[in-house]
Amino acid sequence: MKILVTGGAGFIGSHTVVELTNAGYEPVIIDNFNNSEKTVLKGLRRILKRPVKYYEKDCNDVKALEQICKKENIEGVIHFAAYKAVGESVEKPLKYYENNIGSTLKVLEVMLKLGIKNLVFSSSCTVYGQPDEIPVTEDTPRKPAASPYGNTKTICEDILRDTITAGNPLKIIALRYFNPIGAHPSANIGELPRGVPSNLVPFITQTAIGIRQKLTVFGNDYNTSDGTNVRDFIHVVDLAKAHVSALKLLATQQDNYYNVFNVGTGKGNTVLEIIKAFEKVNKLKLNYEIGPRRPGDVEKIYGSVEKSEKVMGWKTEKTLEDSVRDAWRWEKKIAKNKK
Ligand SMILES: O=c1ccn([C@@H]2O[C@H](COP(=O)(O)OP(=O)(O)O[C@H]3O[C@H](CO)[C@@H](O)[C@H](O)[C@H]3O)[C@@H](O)[C@H]2O)c(=O)[nH]1
Repeated sequence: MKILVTGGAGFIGSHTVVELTNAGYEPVIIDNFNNSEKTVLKGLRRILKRPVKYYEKDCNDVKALEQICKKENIEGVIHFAAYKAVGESVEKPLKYYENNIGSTLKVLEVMLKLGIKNLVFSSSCTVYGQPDEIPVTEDTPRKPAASPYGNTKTICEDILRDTITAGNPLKIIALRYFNPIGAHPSANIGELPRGVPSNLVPFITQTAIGIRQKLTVFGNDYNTSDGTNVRDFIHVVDLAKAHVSALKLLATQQDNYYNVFNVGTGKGNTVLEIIKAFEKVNKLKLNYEIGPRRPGDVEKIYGSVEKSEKVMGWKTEKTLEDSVRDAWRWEKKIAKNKK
């Protein structure tokens, strides 16, 4: 079964391409390389031992999307591609809306036109905002997110649900990702942030390798065990595998199906716990200091994965130790490749 993977050269997309191939699917990447690198294709080739099929196109280009789907006989789509501000001091809401909602509408349009039935959509735990109770389940009310990015995820979920409610012959799963970290254990692919990373783990690994002088922990006066934020950090390979489980579940469903699943570990860890695990597993000391809170940070969130386990038959296999070890291996590999 041929699967179009929009944003397949990105961090989560590339790991999903590997897991799809391992599970016997044929992924076809469409990526505009706005926030990804061509070197990812080399890494994928090393892991898969053959070239991966890709198109350098924007999935907001509806003509290209349609042509590729027709030419490749695409039977399912995993829609990762989304705009995220990189190195911009001011977020541009219209850019988010145009790109993220626009591309989702175009994917749906092409699927309906060509009779492609299966869609897995990348949503995010950001749709929960700061929940009143944790762990969050899929029924936890979504809160208006504090960012245009978060809002586009909420709106896209609604668009997908409405498309199904209207009776269209599609089968759709939205996956709400928690915080993906780590890298492929082969260290051939991983996260490639542009500029100064805003995510915790790439900032940790770049500090450990000497690209950044020190890590600032954004606040230690939160109402948590050690005062730092709590997140649900999931190994990117486990997260990638959830897409295979989602496609398998879709295959057992009748047309006109919509469901939403949390993709996390079911556990929360504080920022300091991540730092300590990183130091312990990789036997090094990290230069860090406590700084002020980062505006907009949610105090604590982690997800219940009961529904994902029961309905999708998906379960995490990796540990936090695996994640921080693989993240560090990858950072060392990037450094080696630069030399
Ligand atoms: O230099 C840093 C970077 C991060 N953090 C903390 O580390 C935690 C995780 O931060 P980060 O890696 O930036 O993830 P989140 O802010 O949780 O955002 C992630 O999770 C969101 C869903 O809630 C997604 O929408 C985003 O795309 C994704 O980056 C937070 O408590 C941060 O305050 C630091 O202390 N120092």
